[in-house]
Amino acid sequence: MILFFISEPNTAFNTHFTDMAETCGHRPLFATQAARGRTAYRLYASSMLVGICLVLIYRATHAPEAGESGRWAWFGMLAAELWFSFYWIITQSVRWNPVYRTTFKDRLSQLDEAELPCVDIFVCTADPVAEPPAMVVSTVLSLMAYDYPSEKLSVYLSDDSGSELTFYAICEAAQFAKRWLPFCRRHRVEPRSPAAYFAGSAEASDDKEHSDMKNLFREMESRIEAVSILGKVPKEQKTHKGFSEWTSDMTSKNHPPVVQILIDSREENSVDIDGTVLPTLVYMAREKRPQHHHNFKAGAMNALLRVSSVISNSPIILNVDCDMYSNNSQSIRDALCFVMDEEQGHDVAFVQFPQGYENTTDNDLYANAFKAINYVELSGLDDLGGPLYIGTGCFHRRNTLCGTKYSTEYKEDWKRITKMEKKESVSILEDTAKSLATCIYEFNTQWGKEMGLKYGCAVEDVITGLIIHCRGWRSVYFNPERKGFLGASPTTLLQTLVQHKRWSEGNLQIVLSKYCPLFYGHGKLKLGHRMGYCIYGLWAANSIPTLFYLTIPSLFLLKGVSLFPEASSPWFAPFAYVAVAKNAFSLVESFVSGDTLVGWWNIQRMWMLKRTTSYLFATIDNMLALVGASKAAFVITAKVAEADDSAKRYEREVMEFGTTASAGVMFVIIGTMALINLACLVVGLQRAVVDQAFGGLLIQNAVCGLVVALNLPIYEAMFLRKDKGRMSSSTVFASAGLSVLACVLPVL
Ligand SMILES: O=c1ccn([C@@H]2O[C@H](COP(=O)(O)OP(=O)(O)O[C@H]3O[C@H](CO)[C@@H](O)[C@H](O)[C@H]3O)[C@@H](O)[C@H]2O)c(=O)[nH]1
Ligand SMILES: [Mn+2]
Repeated sequence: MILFFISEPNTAFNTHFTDMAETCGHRPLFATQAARGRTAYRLYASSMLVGICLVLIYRATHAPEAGESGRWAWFGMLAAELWFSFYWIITQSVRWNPVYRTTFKDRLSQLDEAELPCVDIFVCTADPVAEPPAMVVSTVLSLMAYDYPSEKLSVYLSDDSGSELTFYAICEAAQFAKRWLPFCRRHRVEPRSPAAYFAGSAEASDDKEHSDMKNLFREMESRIEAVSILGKVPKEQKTHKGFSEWTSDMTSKNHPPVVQILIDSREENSVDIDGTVLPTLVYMAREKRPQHHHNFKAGAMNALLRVSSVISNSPIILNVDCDMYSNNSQSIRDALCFVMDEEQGHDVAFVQFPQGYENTTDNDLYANAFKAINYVELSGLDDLGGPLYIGTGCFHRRNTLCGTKYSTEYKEDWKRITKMEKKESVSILEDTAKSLATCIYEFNTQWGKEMGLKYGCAVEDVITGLIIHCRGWRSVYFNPERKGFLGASPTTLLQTLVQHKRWSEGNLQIVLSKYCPLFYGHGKLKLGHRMGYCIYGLWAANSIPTLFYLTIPSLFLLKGVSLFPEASSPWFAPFAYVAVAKNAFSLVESFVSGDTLVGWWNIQRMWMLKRTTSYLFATIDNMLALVGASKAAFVITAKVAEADDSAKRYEREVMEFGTTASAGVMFVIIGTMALINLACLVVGLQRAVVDQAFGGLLIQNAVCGLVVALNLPIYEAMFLRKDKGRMSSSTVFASAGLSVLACVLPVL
């Protein structure tokens, strides 16, 4: 069964499409191809639907009588199965018709280069410890080095920590760019992040220019790291006038706005060593005051929108997180192919690239690579109205980000800003820009409401994208062979669980708000598109049914009470079919998306762990927020490995449970679930052998056995491992106590 393979170029569909367009005198800048194997897929989905209906019919008609044991559990199972069925149906939307895009950049190049629009690039950083300045600098350099006319590029770094360490690093980057950009051009370097490039090209270093460049980079890196370790910039290194903005009473949470234009491409001396113009480079730290809420990344992005409007005001904005460098110097041209296409580009608000990671292990230990989501789900959304805005690697039209509604008359004048005009002097520009980055600027304005990124949601990106879609725009998903952006994914279990808590919490918050895609999108978005949004919106809601399904049937094994049909019953078939077919399909989907078998198994384990911890807490926090008892927070994902040997364990794909106090409750839940199922499996199997009755509890034993199999690394971490990443003994004790309680209680 081959599903979702991209159809070969020049399929009937594509040829037809291209011919038609070309005879009308229009040469499209991109093509769209539908996935193959859709008929097979739809047959599978229909058979699943029949199976699911039979399962539900069985549940509804075979409940134990009042007074019989297991009656309440039976209804609980019915509720859980109803939920899973509903959720499964929702997930079909994005699998119905995935589409894949290709761009014709050569056609774009045939346009007069002078007519290409200016592009602003926004990079966000928030904490020089969690996000080391040396990493930020490589990201910034990779973006400055795009294969695009430099005089049309402006890179803005928003530093929410207002740290002079980051400012120092960016000053270094401004100098280094003078050598790095010509080097990239001459040698067609890929990727253009110096850190990534030199990490991957050690063998080529007999070339003198290459090794000189590498040395220069390493020297710069060590200067930045030395300053970071020192925690302040030594006086003699404060050569840039901008350092005068930092006064002794400045803290990351309390400081005036800082805007420094480090390179102004309009100035004559803004050239690299080859005499080619350098891109504009701006550092911004918006004002922070303890009494004013700063709205996290959304607040930073909105300040960037305003600050950039007086400096470059480019019609296209690329947004990247500081931990995601550009891995493909052609991405700007790719993105422009979509928005500038004369016939199909007018309603494209944003072009989203997938989030790729350079640090995932071979078998994707913590399931952070999201290969199936990237390859199948986002491609499926693409056909329904467009992918979500996922915060990084996304090209926007400035106007749509600022709130413009789509109308058929809307036409972007790409030639409006193709060159940055020489306006005021740098210092006047900086002063104007500062006044736009103050705390009070947004008072009584529509910023954060109707303008810019939306405030008040932990996933400001997703809700902003949703609102843009509801204003009539569509988005495009582009997943080229050479990944557009690569970043760092979490490298410990706790980091992963915390990141997923934020994501699932934010997405559920949208569903529970007036922006619920199903209702808010009614009449504005296709039903499939609304369902697609709900896949992520309802991630968290899976927690309770999953917890129920993974504990109750197992606990009933202890009592020998069956909650499923016997193996000899005809009703056994739909249960077996649904379970096997669902997993077989997900395995195929994973393979096609590039996962390994072990990788797929790891994904299943992580789904279980996330659903019982991150998603559970996300659900609880949302409930608390509804009654006003909890407030959204943004816990930044750490990008540096901890000092001990946890990085080595990560590379060896050994799960990390290290003794972090904040992990307490999450890890206790994980431990408890694992132990309950282990105990139940032992009793369940013993009963099956002693009573010679395999059939009656077969499914229950199988479910329990699977949970135990998924949990093997957990038992290892609890009882066998000796390294620092094992589960702490207090967590093991707590889990043991709770699981004994859970096993004994039902007997009482
Ligand atoms: O107060 C803040 C907090 C965060 N950030 C930046 O936001 C970005 C994302 O933060 P990170 O901790 O790396 O979160 P991730 O979970 O990796 O980010 C994903 O999820 C976020 C929403 O939860 C989106 O904002 C991101 O773009 C998306 O990549 C980083 O560049 C931060 O520097 C700020 O600028 N200000
Ligand atoms: Mn990140």
